[in-house]
Amino acid sequence: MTKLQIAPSILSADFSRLGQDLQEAEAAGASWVHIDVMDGQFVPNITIGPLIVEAVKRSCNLYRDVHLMIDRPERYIQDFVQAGAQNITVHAEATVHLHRTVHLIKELGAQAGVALNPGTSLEMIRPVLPDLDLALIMTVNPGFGGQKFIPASLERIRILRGWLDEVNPECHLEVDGGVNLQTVESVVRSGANILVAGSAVFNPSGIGRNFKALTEAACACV
Ligand SMILES: O=C(CO)[C@@H](O)[C@H](O)COP(=O)(O)O
Ligand SMILES: [Fe+2]
Repeated sequence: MTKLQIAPSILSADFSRLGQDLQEAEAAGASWVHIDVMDGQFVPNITIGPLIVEAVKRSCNLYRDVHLMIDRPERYIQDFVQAGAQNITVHAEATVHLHRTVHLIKELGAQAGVALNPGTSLEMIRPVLPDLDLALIMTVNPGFGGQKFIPASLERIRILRGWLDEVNPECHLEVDGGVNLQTVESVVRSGANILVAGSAVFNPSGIGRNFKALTEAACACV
């Protein structure tokens, strides 16, 4: 199995001290950071753009995993790669030419991911699985942090893990939304290896402490 990682999502971070928060996560052992880009079209919320990706790059050494929740993401991939995105994940629902978009990401030098909303058929991602570095199962409807994990996602993770084992075993299987100490075990047991966590990491209990507790809980069940 590919390496298990908690990827802190900066959506729940304090943007007035983003650099310090990320350094705290890194000191606690994090190696990924998840950056949520929303356009107010594909999802009902607007967040950040390439400038923040560039700021994250300057403030820490975390692997920059950029989740584009934007319509027609092909228009902005070059900007995000130039800003320092190392993985770019696009939504299958947001681009008509998914195969072309995946290959554009790779040609521009980043790793390529594809995400599926909870209501989207898994079949939509199947034709591009051999080309991917990461497949993302959304475990909430995208747009906001702090939502409740959708239990039906577990079966979807299991099925996708089975497909990946056949055609692309090195591909990461990421889950995003509602991952916390109560849900982490079930997503790992179902076959996910990159676990995005926003509100469960960036909260008053302390970033380092939260990160370590989630990592321990995740690793305890493999
Ligand atoms: O992409 C998204 C939300 O659309 C996520 O990456 C959130 O940031 C996850 O937040 P939590 O559910 O972990 O609080
Ligand atoms: Fe995300």
